[in-house]
Amino acid sequence: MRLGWVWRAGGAIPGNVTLSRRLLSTQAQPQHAQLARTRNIGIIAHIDAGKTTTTERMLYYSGYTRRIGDVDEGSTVTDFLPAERARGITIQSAAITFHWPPINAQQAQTPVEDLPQSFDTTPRSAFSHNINLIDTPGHADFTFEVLRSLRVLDGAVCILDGVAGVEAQTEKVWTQAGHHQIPRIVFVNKLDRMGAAFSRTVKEIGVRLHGWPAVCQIPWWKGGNGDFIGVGDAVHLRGLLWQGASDGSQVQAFHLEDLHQKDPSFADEVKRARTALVELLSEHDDGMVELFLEHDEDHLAIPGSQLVQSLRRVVLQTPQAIIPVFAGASFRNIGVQPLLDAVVDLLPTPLERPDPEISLENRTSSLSQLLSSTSASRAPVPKAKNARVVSTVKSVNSPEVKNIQALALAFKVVNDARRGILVYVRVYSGSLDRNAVLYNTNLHNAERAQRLFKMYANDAVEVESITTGQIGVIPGLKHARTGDTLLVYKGLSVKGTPSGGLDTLQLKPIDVPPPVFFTSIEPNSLSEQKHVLDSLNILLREDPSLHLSVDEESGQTHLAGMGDLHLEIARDRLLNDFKAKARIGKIEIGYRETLTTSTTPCTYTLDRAIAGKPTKATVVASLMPADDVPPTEQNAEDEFVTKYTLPDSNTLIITHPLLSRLSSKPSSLLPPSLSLPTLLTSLHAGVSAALARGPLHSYPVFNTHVALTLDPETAVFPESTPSAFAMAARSAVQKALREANDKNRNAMMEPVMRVTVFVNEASLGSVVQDLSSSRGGQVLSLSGSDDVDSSVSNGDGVEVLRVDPNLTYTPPDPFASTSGSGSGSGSGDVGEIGQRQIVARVPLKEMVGYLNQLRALTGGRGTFVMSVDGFEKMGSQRVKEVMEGMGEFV
Ligand SMILES: Nc1nc2c(ncn2[C@@H]2O[C@H](COP(=O)(O)OP(=O)(O)OP(=O)(O)O)[C@@H](O)[C@H]2O)c(=O)[nH]1
Repeated sequence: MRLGWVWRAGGAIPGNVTLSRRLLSTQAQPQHAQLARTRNIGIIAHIDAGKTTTTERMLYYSGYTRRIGDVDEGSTVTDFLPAERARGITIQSAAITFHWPPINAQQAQTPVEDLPQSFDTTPRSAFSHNINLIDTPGHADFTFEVLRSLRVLDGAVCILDGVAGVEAQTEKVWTQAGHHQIPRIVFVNKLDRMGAAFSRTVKEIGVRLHGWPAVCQIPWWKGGNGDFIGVGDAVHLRGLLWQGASDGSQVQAFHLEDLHQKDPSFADEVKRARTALVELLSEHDDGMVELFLEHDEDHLAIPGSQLVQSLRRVVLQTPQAIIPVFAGASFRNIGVQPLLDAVVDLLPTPLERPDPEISLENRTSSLSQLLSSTSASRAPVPKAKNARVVSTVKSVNSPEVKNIQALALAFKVVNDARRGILVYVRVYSGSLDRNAVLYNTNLHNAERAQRLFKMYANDAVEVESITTGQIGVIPGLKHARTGDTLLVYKGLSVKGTPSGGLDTLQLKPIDVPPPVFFTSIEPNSLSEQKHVLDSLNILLREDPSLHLSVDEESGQTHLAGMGDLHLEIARDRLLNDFKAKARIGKIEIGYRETLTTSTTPCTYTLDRAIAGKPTKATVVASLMPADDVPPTEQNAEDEFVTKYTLPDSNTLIITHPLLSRLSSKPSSLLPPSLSLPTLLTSLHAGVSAALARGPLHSYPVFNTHVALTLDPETAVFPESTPSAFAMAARSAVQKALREANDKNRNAMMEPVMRVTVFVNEASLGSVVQDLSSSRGGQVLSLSGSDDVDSSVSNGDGVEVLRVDPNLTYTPPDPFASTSGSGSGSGSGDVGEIGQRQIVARVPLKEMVGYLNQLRALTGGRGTFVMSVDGFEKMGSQRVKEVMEGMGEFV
């Protein structure tokens, strides 16, 4: 029996915007029901695997766009920046919302109802779900953008190029998603391409992504040759054929009997895939063992819906040992609808995710622990595993925690050409309502959310509230940046501050890696300066991995970032999108300077008129290499000492005798215009400015400890102002840096990368030789095919699951030189799959242009990823070489 058409697509929601508005009046809907029907998912992959192409189809089939956008024509919804469209790559992750399965007009009018208790016969994908999808960039320079997005995701689809297989960046992002315990499924894309190798790719998934591939679909190649026409569904035992409509909207399903008549060998392969799937699930899910026994050990007799349940259970296990694999070719419109079903059926709801991590007054805890501390005064707090956590929870008084009305993370800021600045948020607790005052616990200021949106493809739909677990957009905020935590606190005014330490409450803070490339920016004229700086500040709000430093004395502005492409894009956006008129210098490597010796205390008194008013302030600064700080100073902590961790591994400690941090009363030792918090902020700003330019070659100062002393009796005057203290602190630190350099020349440091290279056996020797001899690298480890059974750690030394590709089921590939089928038959070239992996530390300068050299050494097959491992002191010969070669790289 032929099943007929199984998915309908396009035009499911005529006039969708109005209806969505109705659907999104969330307050009326039961929150649990809404969360159970929500998926916050990301699409992750190596560059060019087809993330944007797949997202376009998802939007089209769900009815939110009326034509399929094309990456190559630059007409996609998610790659909306001109720079993205021009280059055909994703730079910023975009977040969009749609429904799957599509909702119709009638459903849109009905409030969301609770889902059934059991999905034994009807899968979740039979009910419409709200999907918030984040399309992330694949290029390594934008890894930080991916990292940021991972924080707000509940699940992910990893897209692989079926010809290239598992690529280096995929592996990196996969591992990072694993660190965040994000359940993942894989879509093997581009199976229409010549040379597509599903079988090899599946084996690579096992070996390189460290999980057992659960092959849920196998590619259907017409007559077994390379003409890709559909997929075999091992879960529901059917063949799915895309034909009849060029937009892929019509999918025909064939039951096994029918499939036997149409393509007997393919039908047999689907049965083998089903057998392998049941066997694999039985090893990891007791429920599947029971089902298998219940169905007389007949692999084919177990209902598909029960397999879906079992797959869901294993996908949600931590760590995730089973990786469901789906097949398709998005560009040919094949495979996307069942992938969407898998998103709904297998990936978790926000209710099924671990409790979010928070930090409060520099200590970590979990959100639910914090919120439950409301009742702490009445009931004893459950014994936490971590003593620090207990003290955190205790330090927050119950009335303050009760005042938390909503907690959200701004995970993205976008400068939209039509709508201005849009801040994307995920709400972690409570309900963020229109007109709420949002206290920013990173910036310590508050602003009002005058409107709230949900983004449906190109449409922004206004909503009244964004509730727990949901993703939405706040337009018009003036300050919030990517990564900031926003708190709605009962009764707080725009000028107020939440009490009880809640002004320091932050959701899952993440470390911004140090920038390793920089460029200088010079406005064409003085009148352009403001626009250039304003535009740069928007870029910085969007992307905290960009760093800006402005030297007030020389007027030089430096923009630093993670990679040359990262800065190139920032430069393009500044000049083209923001129409800033500025000269931009070459992109150069960001070296650092560091102290080699401690200084004696340097006193600086600023005593001059600023803007016609006399000002005066004194600051005493002492500097030392951060590694030399005695433990007594590291541990010093009381109300008269304030410590800061600064970028570039620098630290700052301010001793302010007689001025207590804990006192809320104004001190009689300070002029009325000065309070201790403003004073501390000014000193912090002054020190940061001084450390941004070292005395040796004007590179930022690294790994340096600054100790300031501020005795109110000798350093504060009636004419003291915040800016006087900022300037005095900057000058005192600059003076100390110069003195240290005069006494014992400061050292230069260079960024050193941790490089992971994947090559085949034949090229191993030449690549190792090149890394260690020509590039001055240090090879840390070699691993690969020959130690599949012995190695249990990935390139980062983290324990991972070992998967033997010979024990993985794969169907035959049409292009494979050797083919086989059945569980354990091991088709594909295992030697190639178990590629060799080299991990090395190499100076960044030597990695510039490495891809071309690697390609030349490996016949185009080698790939690599790298990340900053740290900064290393350079010998005088190395400094000479580098300085001489300066300017070679643009
Ligand atoms: N033949 C074929 N080409 C595809 C398929 N999917 C995507 N492509 C092409 O592959 C190229 C990259 O596709 P994108 O969708 O931009 O890939 P991406 O993963 O979003 O890339 P980045 O955002 O730059 O990381 C484009 O030229 C697409 O047309 C497919 O299924 N088959």
